[in-house]
Amino acid sequence: MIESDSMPKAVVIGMPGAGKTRLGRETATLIKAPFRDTDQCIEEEAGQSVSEIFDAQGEQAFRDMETGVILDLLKDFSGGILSLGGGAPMNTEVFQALQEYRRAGGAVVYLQIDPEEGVSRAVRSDHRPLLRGAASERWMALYRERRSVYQELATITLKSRNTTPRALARRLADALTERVVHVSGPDPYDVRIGAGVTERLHEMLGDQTMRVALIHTQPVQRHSDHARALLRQAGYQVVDLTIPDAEAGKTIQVSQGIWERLATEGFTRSDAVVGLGGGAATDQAGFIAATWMRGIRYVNCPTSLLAMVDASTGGKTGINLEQGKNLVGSFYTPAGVLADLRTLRTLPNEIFVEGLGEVAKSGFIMDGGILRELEERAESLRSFDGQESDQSLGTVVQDLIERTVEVKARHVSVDLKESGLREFLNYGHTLGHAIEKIEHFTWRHGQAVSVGMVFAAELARITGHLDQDAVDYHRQLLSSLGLRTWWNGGDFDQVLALMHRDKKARGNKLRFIILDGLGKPTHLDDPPVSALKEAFQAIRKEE
Ligand SMILES: NC(=O)c1ccc[n+]([C@@H]2O[C@H](COP(=O)([O-])OP(=O)(O)OC[C@H]3O[C@@H](n4cnc5c(N)ncnc54)[C@H](O)[C@@H]3O)[C@@H](O)[C@H]2O)c1
Ligand SMILES: O=C(O)C(=O)C[C@@H](O)[C@H](O)[C@H](O)COP(=O)(O)O
Repeated sequence: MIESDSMPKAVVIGMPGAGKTRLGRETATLIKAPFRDTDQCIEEEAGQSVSEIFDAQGEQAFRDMETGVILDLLKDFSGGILSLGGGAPMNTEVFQALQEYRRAGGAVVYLQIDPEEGVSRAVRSDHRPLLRGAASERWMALYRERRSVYQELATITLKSRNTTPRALARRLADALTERVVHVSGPDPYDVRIGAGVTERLHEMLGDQTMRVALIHTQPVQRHSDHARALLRQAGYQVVDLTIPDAEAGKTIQVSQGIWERLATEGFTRSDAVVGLGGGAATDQAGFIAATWMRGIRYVNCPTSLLAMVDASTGGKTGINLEQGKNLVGSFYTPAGVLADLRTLRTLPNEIFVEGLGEVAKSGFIMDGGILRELEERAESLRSFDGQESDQSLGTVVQDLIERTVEVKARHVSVDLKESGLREFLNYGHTLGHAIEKIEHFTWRHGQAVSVGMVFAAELARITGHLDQDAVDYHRQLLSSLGLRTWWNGGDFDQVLALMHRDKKARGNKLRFIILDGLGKPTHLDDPPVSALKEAFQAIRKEE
């Protein structure tokens, strides 16, 4: 039986001369995995070259050896990259084993070569026993016989045309390190997290779409240019919409401008929206998609850490009013989310750090593993500048994004419209949103939520739910990440009035999310004003 723990990470198949060995070896180097080529394994084992085995024992003997080697390696080559001989998948036993490998989650990579190129390489090569004699005719005959089998088995197809082996290996390495979080519920979708995942836009938008509104802000122009090029290549008509940056983009005036443009451009129900940027841009893009003709398809391409871990997923779309944050909007799920880690290369450090606020939130409410990872890597995370100088840090960031999205997915999958469980994702937000408003959005969302979580922890202590150690832990962890833990702005009455506009409030009663312990969120309904005042005092710092 093939088991995911011990099987290879990828198996490369394709015609002789396609470059499978080179692709496999270079990819393995990039992702630091072991590499095996089955022809070489057989040669080592037999002490003869493949041609010598063919000559001395015949093709069938070679195929038997090959099958044995492949079946063994599919069961026991943990995390490796395996390159197969071109004819191997034609063997029924190997074919079935590859199907089983796929079912266990394995990646079968079909390296596709243009027939003209394949033939010309075949003519030049003199070591392939099956191509002896009329090499070009033999190659074409094998190609016709095998290509549908390769296609049927492939989970990833790479075309070698117009590219270099190095670039192909990079693409494969990216595809193999991609993570996917599935969000279930009435309209299920995937969140794909990895370098280069923007290339999957076409896959997510589908072929029914003709026009795409690409909504983005100016600081992410470089990434929206890339997305626009990919969309055009895929044949979509792209309407490029640059909206004001950050919270200035989350207004009804901006929505109105976009609606009018969509009308002018003739957007129909089968057209789509792509939201690319930080959480403010994806919130506005989702809102447009939710409201245009009462709802069209949209895909989010988050480019800030906060948008990747939180804003782009879960379908809370909306805009702000002068009176408060996110007061108008709708629950409307995207068709998919593409969190392209390459976009983090341009993300300013302070915006990366604010995103850690929502990562920590997910740790506090559900996943202790996130908290441990944050503790261990706090120093390097707080100075993360998106560069790839420290590869292990890149993997930590990808892990943290995946885990945080998993926490989000667990909540929104069962409670899309926030009737109970989903409210836990709002930990720290009741005060956080009030701070953002009072500070005229000069405070970043994640920083405001960070103070909001300290406030909620103090409130939990005052009402007998948390001990002092847990409150101290909040302050210590958040400040080690470069997040704020105190706030001296506003006054209590102003804050209280704004907290009454929180969406968890019912009538005159406030509702908070607090912890009964780490990973144990609960609701606190209508706490006494004296407790709120005491918690408010606890987040003030003497200057
Ligand atoms: N819908 C939800 O569930 C949800 C969840 C959390 C937060 N939010 C909302 O998300 C917003 C906060 O998101 P945010 O922190 O991303 O803020 P933001 O959208 O204001 O982005 C922060 C800044 O970073 C820039 N930026 C983003 N990616 C960049 C990149 N790769 N390179 C260079 N610059 C980049 C943006 O243009 C902006 O200037 C708030 O409006 C918040 O209410 C929504
Ligand atoms: O997805 C949710 O639900 C959340 O509460 C996630 C929050 O981190 C996010 O900031 C959300 O936008 C807050 O929504 P709101 O309903 O409090 O405006």
